[in-house]
Amino acid sequence: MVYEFIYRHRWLLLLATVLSIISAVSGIGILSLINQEIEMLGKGQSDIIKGIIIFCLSLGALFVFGLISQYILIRLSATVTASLRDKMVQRILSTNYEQIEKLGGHKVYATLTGDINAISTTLGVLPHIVYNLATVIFCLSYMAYTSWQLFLCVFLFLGIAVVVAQLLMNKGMKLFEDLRELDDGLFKNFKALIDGGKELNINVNRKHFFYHQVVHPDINKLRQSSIGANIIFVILSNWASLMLFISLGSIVFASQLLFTGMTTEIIVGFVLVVIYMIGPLTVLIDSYSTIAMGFVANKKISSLKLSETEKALEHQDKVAIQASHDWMSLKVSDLYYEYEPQENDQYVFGVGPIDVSLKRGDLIFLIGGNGSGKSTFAKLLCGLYTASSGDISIDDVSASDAGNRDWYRCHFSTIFSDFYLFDQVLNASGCLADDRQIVAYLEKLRLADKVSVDKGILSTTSLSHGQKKRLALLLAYLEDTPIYIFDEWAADQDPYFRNFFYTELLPELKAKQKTVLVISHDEQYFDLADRVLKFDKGKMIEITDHLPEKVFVAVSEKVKDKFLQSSSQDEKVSS
Ligand SMILES: Nc1ncnc2c1ncn2[C@@H]1O[C@H](COP(=O)(O)OP(=O)(O)OP(=O)(O)O)[C@@H](O)[C@H]1O
Repeated sequence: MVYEFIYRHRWLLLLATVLSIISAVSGIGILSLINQEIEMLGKGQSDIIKGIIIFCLSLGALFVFGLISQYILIRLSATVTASLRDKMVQRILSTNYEQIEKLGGHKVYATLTGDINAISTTLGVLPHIVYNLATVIFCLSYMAYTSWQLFLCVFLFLGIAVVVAQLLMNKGMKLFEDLRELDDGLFKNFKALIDGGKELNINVNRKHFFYHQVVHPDINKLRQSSIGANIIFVILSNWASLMLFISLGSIVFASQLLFTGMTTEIIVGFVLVVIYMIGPLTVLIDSYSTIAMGFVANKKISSLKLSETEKALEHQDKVAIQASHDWMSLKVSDLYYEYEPQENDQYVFGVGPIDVSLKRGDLIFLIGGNGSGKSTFAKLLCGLYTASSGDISIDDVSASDAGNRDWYRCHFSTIFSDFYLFDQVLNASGCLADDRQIVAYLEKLRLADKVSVDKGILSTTSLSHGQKKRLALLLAYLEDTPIYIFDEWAADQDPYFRNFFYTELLPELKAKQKTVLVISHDEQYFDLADRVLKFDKGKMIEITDHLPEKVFVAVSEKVKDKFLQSSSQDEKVSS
């Protein structure tokens, strides 16, 4: 990613570098002019007018070119940071949910905040590096031109300095990588600090344990690693200064011991150049830690295995993908999925192999004990997870084909138990929904006194969990997709809304020829389903015809009539 940005902004980077070199040369020019003027002053040969003109021009160049160069760099740094953030958001949006789930939110947060800043800081120091590197190369060339014997002498010490510095840098880089890993752990703790606020506040023992045994040791470990990593760069900086002074000494002593015929002018010139090089070399060495952090950040971003393309968003810019509303069959063939084994845990849970064919307009209940694989299957079915083997297709169009995936997924609206509630209500075309329609549903879901709407945006989502779920239902309803998946939606509803969900909403969706998959433990409603699929240890069996004796169904007669009516209409349609 870093190389791509350097390449994309190469001309601006080059321009900023050239301008800062001109500005720096103007500064050196001013110093040299003042030096000359002082010299001339003693001899009484000073051309004051010429001196003032050159002084003003150099001053102007120093100020204007320096300012323009800094302006370009500030703009570039802000642009690069913005485009890095933008690109990261697009990459995250284009990455499979499964991969983001595997990574964990804390790692993604750490990248969005820390790594992007590290990369943009690195890019910000690049022009200074180029400028100072050019100065060092210029100084070395000048030394080689003046006396190759003394140059070899200096070069020998500089060479040793560079080799040792490289070893230190490698060590420093490794320590920065370790530091970055610890950062991920710290972000995980920060997330727990906020997400687990209730549990930590209610239980003072947990609060103490969390602070003393979890967060504090991690912060300390980070502190120690940070000292270790930064000390390497301090050693590096001091080592470089030491070698420069050894070079200076070598010039003075080698010229007396080995090159006795050498003039004082050459020796003094060499010493001056080495002293002049101290500044640029210090900048180069000091910027190495910034570069190291940029590289570590870039490596970290690559290791997240985020999508490289922003394909999903390209579509959004054009026309909203339209689902097929008159599909006839959704076929699941030999589908198998296995979670990746976790660290320190050899147990691997798998779902399948599953073969099932679903029809449009079916109301299907997915049942089974906790951890039997219902939600995993639901995530596979709607395309959030990619199957390890097997296939899913709608009317023989395979969802496994990468080109069909977005199209396939847009057939589904889902409410999983860990749903997120957006405050923008979208319609089937992906635009903000009509306020009148939203208000009608708000009233139906008895939320109109809590939530209002303005141009498709809900006034609030700060509601009770059950109310939030009702609002999520409203959002799903207005998306008007052909297939709905509700994962234990009714689990935390009051009896009225639980009944409303099973006996009014589901039959209403069925009447609209929607296919609805309901993950449920509410046995009393199982006989409303067209099909009941039972999960046990990842295997699925159909038990529609083997349901236990009729259980009590709290369905009002009016609603039941309505439901039966819609069922008979469906039968007519299908016949
Ligand atoms: N993110 C995950 N990473 C690894 N394994 C997971 C993950 N989510 C679920 N599992 C494994 O899959 C099993 C089935 O989980 P799943 O959520 O599908 O169960 P479920 O039938 O929906 O249960 P419940 O009724 O409790 O919601 C779990 O027991 C666990 O072993």
